[in-house]
Amino acid sequence: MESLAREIGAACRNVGFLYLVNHGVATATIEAALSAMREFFAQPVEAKRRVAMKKSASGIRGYFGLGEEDLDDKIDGVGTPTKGDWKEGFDCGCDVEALEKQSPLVDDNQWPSPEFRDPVMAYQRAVLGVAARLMTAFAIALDVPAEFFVDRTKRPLATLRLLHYPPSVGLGSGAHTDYGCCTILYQDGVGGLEVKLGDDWVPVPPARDAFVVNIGDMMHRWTNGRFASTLHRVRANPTSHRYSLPLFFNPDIGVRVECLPTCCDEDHPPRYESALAEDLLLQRYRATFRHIH
Ligand SMILES: O=C(O)CCC(=O)C(=O)O
Ligand SMILES: [Fe+2]
Repeated sequence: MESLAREIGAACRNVGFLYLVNHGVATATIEAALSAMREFFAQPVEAKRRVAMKKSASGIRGYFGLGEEDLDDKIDGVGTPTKGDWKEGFDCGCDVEALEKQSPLVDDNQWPSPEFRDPVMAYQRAVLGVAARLMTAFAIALDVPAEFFVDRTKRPLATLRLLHYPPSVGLGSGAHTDYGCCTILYQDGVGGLEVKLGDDWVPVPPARDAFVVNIGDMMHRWTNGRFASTLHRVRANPTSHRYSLPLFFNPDIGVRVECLPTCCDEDHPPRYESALAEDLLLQRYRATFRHIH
């Protein structure tokens, strides 16, 4: 674990993106989630709107249509209306029965059917297991106690998002950084994800059975900038439908994100104020989805 953790830490510092292989999630679990989402997105939009995000109490669980999310808004959209991202999606959180509904970020999932729910939740559970191991690796890499992040992600504010990019020219997702702690992404074989390294947009080609892990702004903040939250975007494919499944992984409600003791010293004072994880997330949700207030 020690040497793997150091390797992961180096990728998080230098690139903010890495491929994770031999992660233990069965190909069958991934395939079952992919086939459930393909079937869901193939329906007419009226059917999908029965589980529209806007219908969930906090407006954060369920289906969103083409153009409803606008990831590039904060980069160059100051007051300028843009067309939104050319993708549709479905968001679901962890089972909330076990959680207190004490935050606008915790909400009931909306399921179109058990046939859709079961493979999607099985996939979510499997990837949450990967996230827990990743948290141990991050802690080792950052020289804090090995259980530091695991202790703070016991009932994580995690969202699994299922994405469908219909064939199109141009961008499916505008340039953005992710909000949270880290993202664990599975992308199908179509490709189109690109990462900004220096002045270049570098493709992140699909690798069979690999997850793409990337650092989000919250982890960048927690590590006083040591881990990189890197700008990325998705180029739509002109002829193929693309499907991807990012799991956005975040700490528990009430966790304070403040500079790790190992990431600051006299020469590197804390660059960011301490903040609650849920407050950081809510700010970002509001900036990218117009219906969330
Ligand atoms: O679809 C992808 O490959 C990436 C999507 C993404 O970056 C996001 O939803 O934050
Ligand atoms: Fe992203």
